[in-house]
Amino acid sequence: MDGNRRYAKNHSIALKEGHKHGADALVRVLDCCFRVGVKNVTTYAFSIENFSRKPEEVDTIFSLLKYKLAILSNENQMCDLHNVRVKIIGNKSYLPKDVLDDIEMVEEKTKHHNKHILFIAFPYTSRDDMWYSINKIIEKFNNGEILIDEIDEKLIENNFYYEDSSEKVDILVRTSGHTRLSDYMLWQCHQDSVIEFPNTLWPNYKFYHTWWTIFRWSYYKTLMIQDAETMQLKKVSREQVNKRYKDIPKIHPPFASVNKA
Ligand SMILES: CC(C)=CCC/C(C)=C/CC/C(C)=C/COP(=O)(O)OP(=O)(O)O
Repeated sequence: MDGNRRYAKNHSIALKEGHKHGADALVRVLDCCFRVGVKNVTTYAFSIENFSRKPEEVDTIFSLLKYKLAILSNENQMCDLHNVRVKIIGNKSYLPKDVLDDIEMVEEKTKHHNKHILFIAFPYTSRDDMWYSINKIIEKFNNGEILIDEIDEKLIENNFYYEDSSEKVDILVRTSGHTRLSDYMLWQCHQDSVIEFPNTLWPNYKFYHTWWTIFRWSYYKTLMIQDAETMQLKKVSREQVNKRYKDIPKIHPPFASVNKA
Protein backbone atom coordinates (compact mmCIF):
# COMPACT_ATOMS: atom_id res chain seq x y z
CA MET A 1 0.00 0.00 0.00
CA ASP A 2 2.51 2.59 -1.16
CA GLY A 3 1.95 6.29 -1.72
CA ASN A 4 -0.01 7.62 1.29
CA ARG A 5 2.46 10.41 2.10
CA ARG A 6 2.77 11.53 -1.53
CA TYR A 7 -1.03 11.56 -1.73
CA ALA A 8 -1.15 13.81 1.35
CA LYS A 9 1.48 16.11 -0.16
CA ASN A 10 -0.30 16.28 -3.54
CA HIS A 11 -3.60 17.20 -1.84
CA SER A 12 -2.00 19.56 0.71
CA ILE A 13 -3.49 17.63 3.61
CA ALA A 14 -1.88 16.42 6.84
CA LEU A 15 0.21 13.27 6.64
CA LYS A 16 -2.16 11.45 8.97
CA GLU A 17 -5.03 12.24 6.59
CA GLY A 18 -3.02 10.59 3.81
CA HIS A 19 -2.76 7.41 5.89
CA LYS A 20 -6.47 7.66 6.72
CA HIS A 21 -7.29 7.75 2.99
CA GLY A 22 -4.93 4.77 2.61
CA ALA A 23 -6.76 2.78 5.26
CA ASP A 24 -10.11 3.59 3.57
CA ALA A 25 -8.68 2.44 0.23
CA LEU A 26 -7.74 -0.87 1.84
CA VAL A 27 -11.32 -1.49 2.96
CA ARG A 28 -12.61 -0.78 -0.60
CA VAL A 29 -10.03 -3.07 -2.19
CA LEU A 30 -10.72 -5.89 0.29
CA ASP A 31 -14.44 -5.63 -0.33
CA CYS A 32 -13.83 -5.95 -4.09
CA CYS A 33 -11.41 -8.90 -3.65
CA PHE A 34 -13.82 -10.87 -1.50
CA ARG A 35 -16.80 -10.10 -3.73
CA VAL A 36 -15.05 -11.39 -6.85
CA GLY A 37 -13.84 -14.52 -5.07
CA VAL A 38 -10.19 -13.95 -4.14
CA LYS A 39 -9.64 -16.50 -1.39
CA ASN A 40 -6.94 -14.94 0.74
CA VAL A 41 -5.45 -11.46 0.80
CA THR A 42 -2.30 -10.26 2.54
CA THR A 43 -1.69 -6.58 3.06
CA TYR A 44 1.74 -5.14 3.84
CA ALA A 45 0.56 -2.56 6.37
CA PHE A 46 3.80 -1.90 8.25
CA SER A 47 7.34 -3.06 7.62
CA ILE A 48 9.91 -3.41 10.39
CA GLU A 49 11.85 -0.60 8.65
CA ASN A 50 8.83 1.70 9.09
CA PHE A 51 9.80 2.01 12.79
CA SER A 52 12.45 4.47 11.62
CA ARG A 53 9.67 7.00 10.86
CA LYS A 54 8.79 9.76 13.31
CA PRO A 55 7.03 8.45 16.46
CA GLU A 56 3.91 10.59 15.70
CA GLU A 57 3.55 8.88 12.31
CA VAL A 58 4.06 5.42 13.81
CA ASP A 59 1.39 6.25 16.42
CA THR A 60 -1.00 7.40 13.68
CA ILE A 61 -0.58 4.12 11.81
CA PHE A 62 -1.04 2.07 15.00
CA SER A 63 -4.23 3.99 15.85
CA LEU A 64 -5.57 3.48 12.32
CA LEU A 65 -4.89 -0.25 12.55
CA LYS A 66 -6.76 -0.45 15.87
CA TYR A 67 -9.65 1.64 14.56
CA LYS A 68 -10.06 -0.31 11.31
CA LEU A 69 -9.68 -3.69 13.01
CA ALA A 70 -12.52 -2.81 15.38
CA ILE A 71 -14.78 -1.75 12.50
CA LEU A 72 -13.98 -4.67 10.18
CA SER A 73 -14.67 -7.24 12.89
CA ASN A 74 -17.90 -5.65 14.14
CA GLU A 75 -21.18 -7.47 13.65
CA ASN A 76 -22.53 -7.15 10.10
CA GLN A 77 -19.27 -5.60 8.90
CA MET A 78 -16.77 -7.01 6.41
CA CYS A 79 -15.52 -10.06 8.32
CA ASP A 80 -19.07 -11.13 9.08
CA LEU A 81 -20.48 -10.35 5.65
CA HIS A 82 -17.73 -12.11 3.69
CA ASN A 83 -16.87 -14.79 6.28
CA VAL A 84 -13.29 -13.57 6.71
CA ARG A 85 -10.83 -14.66 9.35
CA VAL A 86 -8.22 -12.04 10.29
CA LYS A 87 -4.66 -13.04 11.11
CA ILE A 88 -1.85 -10.62 11.90
CA ILE A 89 1.50 -11.89 10.67
CA GLY A 90 4.82 -10.42 11.67
CA ASN A 91 7.14 -9.86 14.55
CA LYS A 92 4.71 -9.09 17.37
CA SER A 93 7.55 -8.54 19.82
CA TYR A 94 7.83 -4.99 18.40
CA LEU A 95 4.21 -4.11 19.25
CA PRO A 96 2.91 -2.34 22.36
CA LYS A 97 0.45 -4.11 24.66
CA ASP A 98 -2.66 -2.16 23.62
CA VAL A 99 -2.11 -3.08 19.94
CA LEU A 100 -1.44 -6.72 20.88
CA ASP A 101 -4.68 -6.82 22.90
CA ASP A 102 -6.70 -5.49 19.95
CA ILE A 103 -5.04 -7.98 17.60
CA GLU A 104 -5.87 -10.84 19.94
CA MET A 105 -9.44 -9.63 20.21
CA VAL A 106 -9.99 -9.50 16.44
CA GLU A 107 -8.22 -12.82 15.79
CA GLU A 108 -10.39 -14.46 18.44
CA LYS A 109 -13.58 -12.82 17.19
CA THR A 110 -13.05 -13.97 13.59
CA LYS A 111 -11.41 -17.37 14.13
CA HIS A 112 -14.58 -19.30 13.22
CA HIS A 113 -14.79 -17.64 9.77
CA ASN A 114 -13.60 -20.02 7.10
CA LYS A 115 -14.17 -18.67 3.60
CA HIS A 116 -11.36 -16.13 3.35
CA ILE A 117 -8.30 -15.13 5.37
CA LEU A 118 -7.13 -11.56 5.61
CA PHE A 119 -3.47 -11.55 6.61
CA ILE A 120 -2.24 -8.20 7.87
CA ALA A 121 1.56 -8.01 7.81
CA PHE A 122 2.34 -5.79 10.80
CA PRO A 123 5.29 -5.34 11.41
CA TYR A 124 6.78 -7.59 8.81
CA THR A 125 9.65 -8.32 6.44
CA SER A 126 10.21 -11.50 4.46
CA ARG A 127 13.71 -11.89 5.80
CA ASP A 128 12.46 -11.71 9.39
CA ASP A 129 9.78 -14.31 8.53
CA MET A 130 12.40 -16.70 7.14
CA TRP A 131 14.65 -16.10 10.14
CA TYR A 132 11.69 -16.79 12.47
CA SER A 133 10.95 -20.07 10.67
CA ILE A 134 14.57 -21.23 10.77
CA ASN A 135 14.80 -20.45 14.49
CA LYS A 136 11.62 -22.41 15.21
CA ILE A 137 12.95 -25.37 13.26
CA ILE A 138 16.28 -25.27 15.13
CA GLU A 139 14.36 -25.17 18.42
CA LYS A 140 12.20 -28.16 17.43
CA PHE A 141 15.29 -30.05 16.28
CA ASN A 142 17.11 -29.33 19.56
CA ASN A 143 14.05 -30.51 21.51
CA GLY A 144 14.03 -33.73 19.51
CA GLU A 145 10.62 -32.92 17.97
CA ILE A 146 11.90 -33.29 14.39
CA LEU A 147 14.65 -35.23 12.65
CA ILE A 148 17.20 -33.66 10.31
CA ASP A 149 15.68 -35.56 7.35
CA GLU A 150 12.32 -33.93 7.99
CA ILE A 151 13.62 -30.44 7.24
CA ASP A 152 12.32 -29.54 3.81
CA GLU A 153 10.58 -26.72 1.90
CA LYS A 154 7.17 -27.60 3.34
CA LEU A 155 8.48 -27.55 6.93
CA ILE A 156 10.08 -24.13 6.39
CA GLU A 157 6.75 -22.82 5.04
CA ASN A 158 4.74 -24.33 7.87
CA ASN A 159 6.89 -22.43 10.36
CA PHE A 160 6.40 -19.00 8.81
CA TYR A 161 4.23 -16.43 10.60
CA TYR A 162 1.52 -17.63 8.17
CA GLU A 163 1.70 -21.04 9.88
CA ASP A 164 -0.24 -23.63 7.93
CA SER A 165 -1.63 -21.18 5.37
CA SER A 166 1.51 -20.30 3.45
CA GLU A 167 -0.05 -20.54 0.00
CA LYS A 168 1.87 -19.26 -2.99
CA VAL A 169 1.07 -15.80 -4.28
CA ASP A 170 -0.99 -15.45 -7.47
CA ILE A 171 -0.93 -11.67 -7.76
CA LEU A 172 1.30 -9.20 -5.97
CA VAL A 173 0.48 -5.50 -6.37
CA ARG A 174 2.71 -2.65 -5.24
CA THR A 175 1.18 0.72 -5.94
CA SER A 176 2.71 4.18 -6.51
CA GLY A 177 5.08 3.37 -9.35
CA HIS A 178 8.01 2.15 -7.25
CA THR A 179 9.26 -1.06 -8.81
CA ARG A 180 10.75 -2.80 -5.80
CA LEU A 181 9.51 -5.47 -3.39
CA SER A 182 10.78 -3.93 -0.12
CA ASP A 183 11.47 -7.29 1.51
CA TYR A 184 7.97 -8.64 0.93
CA MET A 185 6.76 -12.05 -0.29
CA LEU A 186 10.30 -13.08 -1.25
CA TRP A 187 9.57 -16.73 -0.54
CA GLN A 188 5.88 -16.79 -1.45
CA CYS A 189 6.31 -15.54 -5.04
CA HIS A 190 6.83 -18.41 -7.45
CA GLN A 191 7.30 -18.95 -11.17
CA ASP A 192 3.69 -18.15 -12.06
CA SER A 193 3.16 -15.21 -9.68
CA VAL A 194 2.12 -12.06 -11.47
CA ILE A 195 3.71 -8.89 -10.08
CA GLU A 196 2.08 -5.55 -10.86
CA PHE A 197 3.49 -2.07 -10.20
CA PRO A 198 0.60 0.28 -11.06
CA ASN A 199 1.53 3.93 -11.31
CA THR A 200 -1.28 4.91 -8.91
CA LEU A 201 -0.83 6.17 -5.37
CA TRP A 202 -2.45 3.74 -2.92
CA PRO A 203 -5.30 6.05 -1.74
CA ASN A 204 -6.27 6.45 -5.43
CA TYR A 205 -6.40 2.69 -5.97
CA LYS A 206 -10.07 1.95 -6.60
CA PHE A 207 -12.27 -1.09 -7.04
CA TYR A 208 -11.89 -0.91 -10.84
CA HIS A 209 -8.08 -1.16 -10.57
CA THR A 210 -8.54 -4.18 -8.32
CA TRP A 211 -11.17 -5.78 -10.51
CA TRP A 212 -9.17 -5.24 -13.70
CA THR A 213 -6.00 -6.68 -12.17
CA ILE A 214 -7.88 -9.79 -11.07
CA PHE A 215 -9.60 -10.06 -14.45
CA ARG A 216 -6.26 -9.89 -16.31
CA TRP A 217 -4.86 -12.55 -14.03
CA SER A 218 -7.87 -14.84 -14.63
CA TYR A 219 -7.44 -14.36 -18.38
CA TYR A 220 -3.75 -15.18 -18.07
CA LYS A 221 -4.62 -18.37 -16.19
CA THR A 222 -7.17 -19.31 -18.86
CA LEU A 223 -4.48 -18.95 -21.50
CA MET A 224 -2.56 -21.64 -19.70
CA ILE A 225 -5.18 -24.17 -20.70
CA GLN A 226 -7.25 -22.70 -23.50
CA ASP A 227 -6.10 -21.59 -26.95
CA ALA A 228 -7.73 -18.20 -27.55
CA GLU A 229 -8.16 -18.74 -31.33
CA THR A 230 -9.42 -22.30 -31.52
CA MET A 231 -10.91 -22.40 -28.02
CA GLN A 232 -9.42 -25.89 -27.79
CA LEU A 233 -8.22 -26.86 -24.37
CA LYS A 234 -4.47 -27.26 -24.53
CA LYS A 235 -1.43 -26.02 -22.72
CA VAL A 236 0.24 -23.14 -24.53
CA SER A 237 3.91 -22.36 -23.99
CA ARG A 238 5.02 -19.98 -21.26
CA GLU A 239 6.46 -17.65 -23.94
CA GLN A 240 3.08 -17.44 -25.68
CA VAL A 241 1.32 -16.82 -22.38
CA ASN A 242 3.75 -14.08 -21.43
CA LYS A 243 3.46 -12.44 -24.85
CA ARG A 244 -0.34 -12.43 -24.70
CA TYR A 245 -0.34 -11.23 -21.12
CA LYS A 246 1.78 -8.25 -22.16
CA ASP A 247 -0.74 -7.46 -24.91
CA ILE A 248 -3.61 -7.02 -22.44
CA PRO A 249 -3.85 -3.29 -21.69
CA LYS A 250 -2.93 -2.40 -18.13
CA ILE A 251 -5.93 -0.12 -17.74
CA HIS A 252 -9.11 -0.96 -19.59
CA PRO A 253 -10.00 1.88 -22.02
CA PRO A 254 -13.33 2.74 -20.31
CA PHE A 255 -11.44 3.27 -17.08
CA ALA A 256 -8.63 5.30 -18.60
CA SER A 257 -10.34 8.67 -18.31
CA VAL A 258 -11.52 7.93 -14.76
CA ASN A 259 -7.98 7.01 -13.84
CA LYS A 260 -6.60 10.23 -15.29
CA ALA A 261 -9.07 12.32 -13.31
C1 LIG B 1 -6.45 -1.67 8.60
C2 LIG B 1 -5.01 -1.41 8.39
C3 LIG B 1 -4.20 -2.58 8.02
C4 LIG B 1 -4.54 -0.14 8.53
C5 LIG B 1 -3.13 0.26 8.54
C6 LIG B 1 -2.93 1.72 8.33
C7 LIG B 1 -2.18 2.01 7.06
C8 LIG B 1 -2.93 2.71 5.99
C9 LIG B 1 -0.90 1.63 6.91
C10 LIG B 1 -0.05 1.91 5.74
C11 LIG B 1 1.20 2.65 6.15
C12 LIG B 1 2.22 2.80 5.10
C13 LIG B 1 3.61 2.62 5.55
C14 LIG B 1 1.91 3.13 3.80
C15 LIG B 1 2.87 3.31 2.70
O1 LIG B 1 2.82 4.64 2.16
P1 LIG B 1 4.00 5.66 2.49
O2 LIG B 1 3.72 6.27 3.82
O3 LIG B 1 5.31 4.91 2.39
O4 LIG B 1 3.85 6.72 1.35
P2 LIG B 1 5.00 7.30 0.40
O5 LIG B 1 5.50 6.15 -0.42
O6 LIG B 1 4.26 8.32 -0.42
O7 LIG B 1 6.06 7.90 1.27
